[in-house]
Amino acid sequence: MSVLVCGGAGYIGSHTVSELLDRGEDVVVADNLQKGHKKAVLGGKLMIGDLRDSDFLDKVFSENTIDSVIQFAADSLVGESVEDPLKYYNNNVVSTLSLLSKMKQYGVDKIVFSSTAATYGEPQNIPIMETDPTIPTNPYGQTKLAVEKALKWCYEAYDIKYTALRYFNAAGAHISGKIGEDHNPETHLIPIILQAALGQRDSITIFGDDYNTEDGTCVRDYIHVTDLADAHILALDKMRADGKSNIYNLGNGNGFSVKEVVDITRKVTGVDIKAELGERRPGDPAILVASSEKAKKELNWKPKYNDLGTIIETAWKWHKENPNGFSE
Ligand SMILES: NC(=O)c1ccc[n+]([C@@H]2O[C@H](COP(=O)([O-])OP(=O)(O)OC[C@H]3O[C@@H](n4cnc5c(N)ncnc54)[C@H](O)[C@@H]3O)[C@@H](O)[C@H]2O)c1
Ligand SMILES: O=c1ccn([C@@H]2O[C@H](COP(=O)(O)OP(=O)(O)O[C@H]3O[C@H](CO)[C@@H](O)[C@H](O)[C@H]3O)[C@@H](O)[C@H]2O)c(=O)[nH]1
Repeated sequence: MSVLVCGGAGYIGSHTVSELLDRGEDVVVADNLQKGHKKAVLGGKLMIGDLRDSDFLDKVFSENTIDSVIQFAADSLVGESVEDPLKYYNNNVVSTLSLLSKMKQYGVDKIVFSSTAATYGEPQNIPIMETDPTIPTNPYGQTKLAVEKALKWCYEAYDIKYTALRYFNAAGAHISGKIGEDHNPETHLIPIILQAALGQRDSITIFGDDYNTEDGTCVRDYIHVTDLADAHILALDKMRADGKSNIYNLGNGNGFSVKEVVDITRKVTGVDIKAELGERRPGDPAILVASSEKAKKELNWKPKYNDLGTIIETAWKWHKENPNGFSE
Protein backbone atom coordinates (compact mmCIF):
# COMPACT_ATOMS: atom_id res chain seq x y z
CA MET A 1 0.00 0.00 0.00
CA SER A 2 1.35 3.44 -0.92
CA VAL A 3 0.87 6.97 0.30
CA LEU A 4 0.06 9.22 -2.68
CA VAL A 5 1.78 12.59 -2.24
CA CYS A 6 0.29 15.19 -4.60
CA GLY A 7 2.68 18.11 -5.03
CA GLY A 8 5.46 15.94 -3.56
CA ALA A 9 8.12 17.54 -5.78
CA GLY A 10 7.51 20.92 -4.13
CA TYR A 11 9.06 22.45 -1.03
CA ILE A 12 7.00 21.00 1.84
CA GLY A 13 5.93 17.94 -0.17
CA SER A 14 9.51 16.83 -0.85
CA HIS A 15 10.45 17.13 2.83
CA THR A 16 7.39 15.03 3.71
CA VAL A 17 8.32 12.41 1.10
CA SER A 18 11.77 12.23 2.71
CA GLU A 19 10.25 11.60 6.17
CA LEU A 20 7.78 9.03 4.77
CA LEU A 21 10.64 7.13 3.10
CA ASP A 22 12.68 7.23 6.32
CA ARG A 23 9.89 5.49 8.16
CA GLY A 24 9.55 2.80 5.47
CA GLU A 25 6.34 3.92 3.71
CA ASP A 26 5.86 3.22 -0.01
CA VAL A 27 5.43 6.57 -1.74
CA VAL A 28 3.92 7.64 -5.05
CA VAL A 29 4.36 11.32 -5.98
CA ALA A 30 1.99 13.03 -8.44
CA ASP A 31 3.22 16.45 -9.56
CA ASN A 32 2.93 18.53 -12.74
CA LEU A 33 6.34 20.13 -12.01
CA GLN A 34 4.94 23.66 -12.53
CA LYS A 35 6.86 24.59 -9.38
CA GLY A 36 8.35 21.28 -8.24
CA HIS A 37 11.68 19.62 -9.05
CA LYS A 38 12.48 16.03 -10.03
CA LYS A 39 15.65 16.13 -7.93
CA ALA A 40 13.69 17.11 -4.82
CA VAL A 41 11.96 13.71 -4.83
CA LEU A 42 14.40 11.50 -2.93
CA GLY A 43 12.67 8.20 -3.62
CA GLY A 44 9.42 6.41 -4.35
CA LYS A 45 7.71 6.65 -7.74
CA LEU A 46 7.31 10.04 -9.43
CA MET A 47 4.35 10.38 -11.83
CA ILE A 48 4.27 13.63 -13.77
CA GLY A 49 0.84 15.09 -14.52
CA ASP A 50 -1.86 17.51 -13.46
CA LEU A 51 -4.52 16.77 -10.84
CA ARG A 52 -7.16 18.32 -13.11
CA ASP A 53 -6.40 15.66 -15.75
CA SER A 54 -8.85 12.82 -15.15
CA ASP A 55 -6.91 10.33 -17.32
CA PHE A 56 -3.72 11.08 -15.40
CA LEU A 57 -5.42 10.43 -12.07
CA ASP A 58 -6.97 7.19 -13.40
CA LYS A 59 -3.43 6.05 -14.22
CA VAL A 60 -2.17 7.03 -10.75
CA PHE A 61 -4.99 5.23 -8.91
CA SER A 62 -5.16 2.15 -11.15
CA GLU A 63 -1.40 1.47 -11.38
CA ASN A 64 -0.80 1.75 -7.62
CA THR A 65 -2.52 0.52 -4.47
CA ILE A 66 -3.14 3.78 -2.65
CA ASP A 67 -3.82 3.67 1.08
CA SER A 68 -4.05 7.42 1.68
CA VAL A 69 -3.37 10.79 0.08
CA ILE A 70 -1.42 13.87 1.16
CA GLN A 71 -2.47 16.87 -0.94
CA PHE A 72 0.11 19.69 -1.23
CA ALA A 73 -0.52 20.63 -4.88
CA ALA A 74 -1.69 24.24 -5.13
CA ASP A 75 -0.77 27.77 -6.04
CA SER A 76 0.14 29.49 -2.81
CA LEU A 77 1.16 33.12 -3.16
CA VAL A 78 -0.97 35.61 -1.30
CA GLY A 79 -0.11 38.61 -3.51
CA GLU A 80 -0.57 36.73 -6.80
CA SER A 81 -3.95 35.43 -5.63
CA VAL A 82 -5.21 38.99 -5.19
CA GLU A 83 -4.11 39.82 -8.76
CA ASP A 84 -5.39 36.61 -10.35
CA PRO A 85 -8.11 34.98 -8.21
CA LEU A 86 -9.39 32.73 -11.01
CA LYS A 87 -6.01 31.03 -11.26
CA TYR A 88 -6.36 30.20 -7.55
CA TYR A 89 -9.95 28.94 -7.70
CA ASN A 90 -9.04 26.88 -10.73
CA ASN A 91 -5.94 25.21 -9.38
CA ASN A 92 -6.62 25.03 -5.66
CA VAL A 93 -10.31 24.17 -5.68
CA VAL A 94 -10.74 22.33 -8.99
CA SER A 95 -7.58 20.19 -8.51
CA THR A 96 -8.60 19.03 -5.07
CA LEU A 97 -12.21 18.31 -6.11
CA SER A 98 -10.86 16.29 -9.01
CA LEU A 99 -8.65 14.34 -6.59
CA LEU A 100 -11.53 13.75 -4.17
CA SER A 101 -13.73 12.39 -7.00
CA LYS A 102 -11.03 9.86 -7.87
CA MET A 103 -10.55 8.91 -4.21
CA LYS A 104 -14.27 8.22 -4.01
CA GLN A 105 -14.21 6.24 -7.27
CA TYR A 106 -11.22 4.11 -6.20
CA GLY A 107 -12.28 3.68 -2.57
CA VAL A 108 -9.40 5.63 -0.99
CA ASP A 109 -10.69 7.08 2.28
CA LYS A 110 -7.97 9.16 3.98
CA ILE A 111 -6.55 12.55 3.00
CA VAL A 112 -4.22 15.04 4.69
CA PHE A 113 -4.75 18.49 3.20
CA SER A 114 -2.36 21.48 3.19
CA SER A 115 -4.42 24.32 4.52
CA THR A 116 -3.09 27.61 5.77
CA ALA A 117 -3.08 30.36 8.36
CA ALA A 118 -4.49 32.52 5.55
CA THR A 119 -7.92 30.91 6.21
CA TYR A 120 -8.23 33.11 9.33
CA GLY A 121 -7.70 36.48 7.68
CA GLU A 122 -7.12 39.32 10.15
CA PRO A 123 -7.10 37.37 13.42
CA GLN A 124 -9.33 38.33 16.33
CA ASN A 125 -7.10 36.65 18.95
CA ILE A 126 -3.38 35.93 19.16
CA PRO A 127 -2.36 33.14 19.28
CA ILE A 128 -4.94 31.89 16.81
CA MET A 129 -6.99 28.82 17.77
CA GLU A 130 -8.65 26.42 15.34
CA THR A 131 -12.04 27.52 16.68
CA ASP A 132 -11.43 31.19 15.81
CA PRO A 133 -13.41 32.81 12.96
CA THR A 134 -12.19 32.17 9.41
CA ILE A 135 -12.59 35.31 7.30
CA PRO A 136 -9.82 35.26 4.67
CA THR A 137 -8.44 38.58 3.44
CA ASN A 138 -7.22 37.13 0.13
CA PRO A 139 -8.42 34.66 -2.54
CA TYR A 140 -5.65 32.19 -1.66
CA GLY A 141 -6.98 31.73 1.89
CA GLN A 142 -10.54 31.63 0.58
CA THR A 143 -9.77 28.78 -1.84
CA LYS A 144 -8.18 26.75 0.97
CA LEU A 145 -11.22 27.36 3.15
CA ALA A 146 -13.50 26.28 0.29
CA VAL A 147 -11.61 22.99 0.11
CA GLU A 148 -11.85 22.51 3.89
CA LYS A 149 -15.65 22.83 3.57
CA ALA A 150 -15.73 20.37 0.66
CA LEU A 151 -13.69 17.92 2.74
CA LYS A 152 -16.21 18.14 5.56
CA TRP A 153 -19.12 17.33 3.26
CA CYS A 154 -17.20 14.50 1.56
CA TYR A 155 -16.47 13.05 5.00
CA GLU A 156 -20.14 13.12 5.90
CA ALA A 157 -21.36 11.80 2.57
CA TYR A 158 -18.65 9.32 1.52
CA ASP A 159 -16.73 8.71 4.76
CA ILE A 160 -13.49 10.08 3.29
CA LYS A 161 -11.56 10.96 6.45
CA TYR A 162 -9.57 14.21 6.33
CA THR A 163 -7.05 16.13 8.36
CA ALA A 164 -6.66 19.78 7.33
CA LEU A 165 -3.35 21.18 8.54
CA ARG A 166 -3.32 24.95 8.71
CA TYR A 167 0.36 25.76 8.42
CA PHE A 168 1.79 29.10 9.36
CA ASN A 169 5.01 30.12 7.55
CA ALA A 170 7.06 27.13 6.43
CA ALA A 171 10.80 27.81 6.69
CA GLY A 172 14.18 26.11 6.73
CA ALA A 173 15.55 23.12 4.88
CA HIS A 174 16.37 19.46 5.53
CA ILE A 175 19.00 19.26 8.28
CA SER A 176 21.29 17.26 5.95
CA GLY A 177 21.24 20.03 3.34
CA LYS A 178 20.09 17.53 0.68
CA ILE A 179 16.78 19.30 -0.08
CA GLY A 180 15.52 22.82 0.53
CA GLU A 181 13.36 25.64 -0.79
CA ASP A 182 13.66 26.45 -4.50
CA HIS A 183 10.84 28.58 -5.89
CA ASN A 184 11.11 30.51 -9.12
CA PRO A 185 10.30 33.33 -8.82
CA GLU A 186 11.04 33.38 -5.09
CA THR A 187 8.62 35.50 -3.08
CA HIS A 188 9.06 34.17 0.47
CA LEU A 189 10.82 36.36 2.96
CA ILE A 190 13.58 34.10 4.31
CA PRO A 191 14.89 32.75 0.96
CA ILE A 192 14.78 36.29 -0.46
CA ILE A 193 16.93 37.57 2.42
CA LEU A 194 19.32 34.63 1.89
CA GLN A 195 19.56 35.43 -1.83
CA ALA A 196 20.61 38.94 -0.82
CA ALA A 197 23.18 37.44 1.58
CA LEU A 198 24.57 35.42 -1.35
CA GLY A 199 24.82 38.57 -3.48
CA GLN A 200 22.09 37.38 -5.86
CA ARG A 201 20.05 40.50 -5.00
CA ASP A 202 21.30 43.94 -4.03
CA SER A 203 18.76 44.38 -1.25
CA ILE A 204 15.43 43.23 0.07
CA THR A 205 12.24 45.26 0.37
CA ILE A 206 10.23 45.39 3.59
CA PHE A 207 6.55 45.47 2.62
CA GLY A 208 5.23 48.24 4.86
CA ASP A 209 6.19 49.51 8.31
CA ASP A 210 2.87 51.08 9.28
CA TYR A 211 1.15 47.95 10.59
CA ASN A 212 -0.21 47.85 14.12
CA THR A 213 2.77 45.87 15.46
CA GLU A 214 5.68 46.78 17.73
CA ASP A 215 8.07 47.87 14.96
CA GLY A 216 5.35 48.44 12.34
CA THR A 217 6.30 45.45 10.15
CA CYS A 218 4.21 42.27 9.75
CA VAL A 219 4.60 39.51 12.31
CA ARG A 220 4.62 35.85 11.25
CA ASP A 221 5.11 32.46 12.89
CA TYR A 222 7.93 30.53 11.16
CA ILE A 223 7.82 26.74 11.48
CA HIS A 224 10.52 24.35 10.29
CA VAL A 225 9.60 22.34 7.20
CA THR A 226 10.64 18.99 8.75
CA ASP A 227 8.45 19.67 11.78
CA LEU A 228 5.59 20.28 9.35
CA ALA A 229 6.44 17.06 7.49
CA ASP A 230 6.33 15.07 10.73
CA ALA A 231 2.84 16.37 11.53
CA HIS A 232 1.52 14.91 8.25
CA ILE A 233 2.73 11.47 9.21
CA LEU A 234 1.23 11.76 12.70
CA ALA A 235 -2.05 12.86 11.10
CA LEU A 236 -2.03 9.80 8.83
CA ASP A 237 -1.33 7.56 11.82
CA LYS A 238 -4.22 9.07 13.74
CA MET A 239 -6.68 8.67 10.88
CA ARG A 240 -5.54 5.09 10.36
CA ALA A 241 -6.13 4.41 14.08
CA ASP A 242 -9.36 6.27 14.84
CA GLY A 243 -10.93 7.07 11.46
CA LYS A 244 -11.76 10.63 12.53
CA SER A 245 -11.48 13.95 10.68
CA ASN A 246 -9.89 17.04 12.15
CA ILE A 247 -8.31 20.47 11.66
CA TYR A 248 -5.02 21.53 13.26
CA ASN A 249 -2.87 24.65 13.31
CA LEU A 250 0.86 24.08 12.85
CA GLY A 251 3.14 26.85 13.96
CA ASN A 252 5.77 27.35 16.60
CA GLY A 253 3.84 29.88 18.66
CA ASN A 254 6.40 32.71 18.42
CA GLY A 255 5.86 35.73 16.22
CA PHE A 256 8.74 37.54 14.48
CA SER A 257 8.45 40.81 12.63
CA VAL A 258 9.94 41.25 9.16
CA LYS A 259 12.64 43.50 10.67
CA GLU A 260 13.47 40.86 13.30
CA VAL A 261 13.77 38.18 10.62
CA VAL A 262 16.18 40.41 8.69
CA ASP A 263 18.27 41.01 11.84
CA ILE A 264 18.44 37.32 12.78
CA THR A 265 19.42 36.43 9.20
CA ARG A 266 22.19 39.03 9.28
CA LYS A 267 23.55 37.33 12.43
CA VAL A 268 23.28 33.80 11.00
CA THR A 269 24.97 34.70 7.71
CA GLY A 270 27.38 37.35 8.98
CA VAL A 271 26.35 39.51 5.99
CA ASP A 272 25.07 43.06 6.42
CA ILE A 273 22.03 42.55 4.17
CA LYS A 274 20.58 45.80 2.84
CA ALA A 275 16.86 46.32 3.58
CA GLU A 276 14.74 49.03 1.95
CA LEU A 277 11.25 50.14 2.86
CA GLY A 278 8.47 49.58 0.32
CA GLU A 279 4.68 49.64 0.04
CA ARG A 280 2.41 47.21 1.83
CA ARG A 281 1.66 44.03 -0.13
CA PRO A 282 -2.11 43.65 -0.73
CA GLY A 283 -3.80 40.86 1.25
CA ASP A 284 -1.24 40.71 4.10
CA PRO A 285 -2.67 40.53 7.64
CA ALA A 286 -0.57 42.33 10.29
CA ILE A 287 0.00 39.40 12.65
CA LEU A 288 -0.33 35.63 12.25
CA VAL A 289 0.79 33.52 15.21
CA ALA A 290 -0.51 30.02 15.93
CA SER A 291 -1.64 28.16 18.95
CA SER A 292 -0.60 24.59 18.10
CA GLU A 293 -1.67 23.11 21.42
CA LYS A 294 -4.33 20.96 19.76
CA ALA A 295 -1.80 19.30 17.41
CA LYS A 296 0.63 18.79 20.28
CA LYS A 297 -2.05 17.18 22.43
CA GLU A 298 -4.01 15.12 19.90
CA LEU A 299 -1.30 14.23 17.36
CA ASN A 300 1.49 14.07 19.94
CA TRP A 301 3.35 16.50 17.65
CA LYS A 302 6.71 17.61 19.08
CA PRO A 303 8.37 20.24 16.89
CA LYS A 304 12.16 19.93 17.12
CA TYR A 305 13.29 23.27 15.71
CA ASN A 306 11.95 25.95 18.02
CA ASP A 307 14.58 28.62 17.54
CA LEU A 308 14.29 30.90 14.47
CA GLY A 309 18.10 31.25 14.25
CA THR A 310 18.42 27.45 13.97
CA ILE A 311 15.64 27.31 11.37
CA ILE A 312 17.37 29.98 9.28
CA GLU A 313 20.74 28.17 9.67
CA THR A 314 19.25 25.07 7.98
CA ALA A 315 17.99 27.23 5.11
CA TRP A 316 21.36 29.03 4.84
CA LYS A 317 23.18 25.69 4.55
CA TRP A 318 20.92 24.70 1.64
CA HIS A 319 21.21 28.05 -0.14
CA LYS A 320 24.99 28.25 0.25
CA GLU A 321 25.48 24.73 -1.08
CA ASN A 322 22.85 25.09 -3.84
CA PRO A 323 22.91 28.75 -4.90
CA ASN A 324 21.08 27.89 -8.14
CA GLY A 325 18.59 25.49 -6.54
CA PHE A 326 17.90 22.05 -7.97
CA SER A 327 19.43 21.12 -11.33
CA GLU A 328 16.03 19.76 -12.53
N1 LIG B 1 5.12 27.48 2.05
C1 LIG B 1 4.34 27.89 3.05
O1 LIG B 1 4.77 28.68 3.91
C2 LIG B 1 2.93 27.39 3.17
C3 LIG B 1 2.17 27.82 4.27
C4 LIG B 1 0.85 27.37 4.39
C5 LIG B 1 0.33 26.49 3.47
N2 LIG B 1 1.09 26.07 2.42
C6 LIG B 1 0.51 25.12 1.48
O2 LIG B 1 1.35 23.97 1.44
C7 LIG B 1 1.36 23.39 0.14
C8 LIG B 1 2.78 23.23 -0.33
O3 LIG B 1 3.42 24.49 -0.33
P1 LIG B 1 4.90 24.64 -0.93
O4 LIG B 1 5.47 25.88 -0.38
O5 LIG B 1 5.61 23.33 -0.78
O6 LIG B 1 4.55 24.89 -2.46
P2 LIG B 1 5.31 24.40 -3.79
O7 LIG B 1 4.84 25.29 -4.89
O8 LIG B 1 6.77 24.29 -3.53
O9 LIG B 1 4.73 22.94 -4.00
C9 LIG B 1 3.51 22.68 -4.65
C10 LIG B 1 3.74 21.53 -5.62
O10 LIG B 1 2.50 21.21 -6.25
C11 LIG B 1 2.71 21.07 -7.65
N3 LIG B 1 1.41 21.39 -8.27
C12 LIG B 1 0.74 22.57 -8.23
N4 LIG B 1 -0.42 22.47 -8.89
C13 LIG B 1 -0.50 21.20 -9.36
C14 LIG B 1 -1.48 20.49 -10.09
N5 LIG B 1 -2.61 21.07 -10.52
N6 LIG B 1 -1.23 19.18 -10.40
C15 LIG B 1 -0.08 18.59 -9.99
N7 LIG B 1 0.87 19.21 -9.29
C16 LIG B 1 0.66 20.51 -8.97
C17 LIG B 1 3.83 22.03 -7.97
O11 LIG B 1 4.54 21.68 -9.15
C18 LIG B 1 4.72 21.91 -6.74
O12 LIG B 1 5.67 20.88 -6.87
C19 LIG B 1 0.51 24.31 -0.73
O13 LIG B 1 -0.78 23.76 -0.83
C20 LIG B 1 0.46 25.62 0.05
O14 LIG B 1 -0.72 26.32 -0.20
C21 LIG B 1 2.37 26.51 2.25
O1 LIG C 1 10.31 40.53 -0.05
C1 LIG C 1 9.55 40.39 0.90
C2 LIG C 1 8.77 39.21 1.10
C3 LIG C 1 7.90 39.16 2.17
N1 LIG C 1 7.80 40.20 3.04
C4 LIG C 1 6.87 40.10 4.19
O2 LIG C 1 7.28 38.99 4.96
C5 LIG C 1 6.16 38.33 5.54
C6 LIG C 1 6.19 36.88 5.12
O3 LIG C 1 5.92 36.81 3.73
P1 LIG C 1 6.04 35.47 2.88
O4 LIG C 1 7.32 34.80 3.20
O5 LIG C 1 5.76 35.83 1.46
O6 LIG C 1 4.89 34.56 3.48
P2 LIG C 1 3.33 34.85 3.66
O7 LIG C 1 2.81 35.83 2.67
O8 LIG C 1 3.11 35.17 5.11
O9 LIG C 1 2.66 33.48 3.25
C7 LIG C 1 3.20 32.20 3.61
O10 LIG C 1 2.60 31.82 4.81
C8 LIG C 1 1.19 31.64 4.72
C9 LIG C 1 0.68 31.23 6.07
O11 LIG C 1 0.97 32.20 7.05
C10 LIG C 1 0.91 30.59 3.67
O12 LIG C 1 -0.44 30.34 3.57
C11 LIG C 1 1.47 30.97 2.33
O13 LIG C 1 1.28 29.91 1.41
C12 LIG C 1 2.94 31.23 2.47
O14 LIG C 1 3.46 31.74 1.25
C13 LIG C 1 4.93 39.08 5.03
O15 LIG C 1 4.54 39.99 6.00
C14 LIG C 1 5.43 39.84 3.79
O16 LIG C 1 4.75 41.05 3.58
C15 LIG C 1 8.54 41.35 2.87
O17 LIG C 1 8.44 42.29 3.64
N2 LIG C 1 9.41 41.41 1.80
